[in-house]
Amino acid sequence: MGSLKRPTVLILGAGAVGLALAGKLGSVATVYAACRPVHAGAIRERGLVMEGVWGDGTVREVIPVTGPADVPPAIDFVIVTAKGTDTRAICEEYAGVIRGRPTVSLQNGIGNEEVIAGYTDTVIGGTVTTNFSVLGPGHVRVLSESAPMRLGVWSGDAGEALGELTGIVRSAGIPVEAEPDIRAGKWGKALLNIAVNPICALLRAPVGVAADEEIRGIVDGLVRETFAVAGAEGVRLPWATVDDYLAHLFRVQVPDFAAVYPSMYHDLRLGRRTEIDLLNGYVARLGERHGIPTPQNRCIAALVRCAEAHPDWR
Ligand SMILES: NC(=O)c1ccc[n+]([C@@H]2O[C@H](COP(=O)([O-])OP(=O)(O)OC[C@H]3O[C@@H](n4cnc5c(N)ncnc54)[C@H](O)[C@@H]3O)[C@@H](O)[C@H]2O)c1
Ligand SMILES: CC(C)(CO)[C@@H](O)C(=O)[O-]
Repeated sequence: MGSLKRPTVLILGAGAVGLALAGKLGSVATVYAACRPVHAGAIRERGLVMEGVWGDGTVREVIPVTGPADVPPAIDFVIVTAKGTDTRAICEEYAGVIRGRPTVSLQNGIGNEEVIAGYTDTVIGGTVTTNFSVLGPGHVRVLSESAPMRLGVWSGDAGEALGELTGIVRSAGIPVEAEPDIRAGKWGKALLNIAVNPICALLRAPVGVAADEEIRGIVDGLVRETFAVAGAEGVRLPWATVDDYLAHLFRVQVPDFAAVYPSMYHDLRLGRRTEIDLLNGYVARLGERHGIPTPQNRCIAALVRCAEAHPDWR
């Protein structure tokens, strides 16, 4: 990619995160957003409507696509923002576009990069610690930016692509940092989702519920188990001790997100499969492999799976 050429980005699975990202990157890049027809129709008709901390207004630069046939050959970067439950399916659908291209996962949970690596050699892992929600067709809201986006080389010769992409994201006005150990970065972000997403989804409560006296003990247990499992996996989490992370969670993250609902809340409410098996369910499975007890993660994952299976009980 020449430095003077306007970069071209394809976002795969554009909902809350992907549409907001498309809207923001549209000022510095040509952006194609692979989304559902309901969003594509609204965006073609009147543009993408954005509100919140990434700006208010209507963005007309985003080009919606609803299948690989709509994607032009000149794509510089692919960014996957589908739910982890859809990663394989969307990679299959767009396999011809992904092949040979630097492809980024900006998803929560553990395991998405491994799936994407089956489709291209050059994978970049990413985290985004901000709240996004879909308010209607082609209409998104962004709240509570708690940390910069983090991007790091997952596999392949992605160093140059990482530098270019970080520059593009920064020039669009999104705080971003290069992450030297993106595996640790992904686990570090997953701690927040493991701690709050299932509880908020089950209780239909915003993130602030984690500070409740009764709930705090559960959150504490979920995080301690996850730290033990991450340690057994050889992951060097960004916090030296579990108490350091719990202090950050309760002093920074829970207050930052106190009023917002996490993505799993929306999934359960809308009757969609949740990412529980890339989060608490994943920790429980790994715990079993390492002989580490994970009763709290096992329990909460079972509750979420039960709520997924029984529409009347959620
Ligand atoms: N919402 C948040 O605040 C937030 C914040 C940080 C990270 N995340 C993570 O980012 C990822 C995306 O979350 P989200 O909240 O944007 O989810 P979302 O459900 O709002 O968006 C994903 C979109 O991808 C679409 N999609 C799936 N397969 C598709 C296909 N084959 N073709 C076209 N569209 C397809 C879905 O229909 C959906 O609209 C998840 O891993 C989530 O955990 C979310
Ligand atoms: C940061 C977060 C918990 C809040 O939206 C997000 O990761 C989510 O919704 O999953």
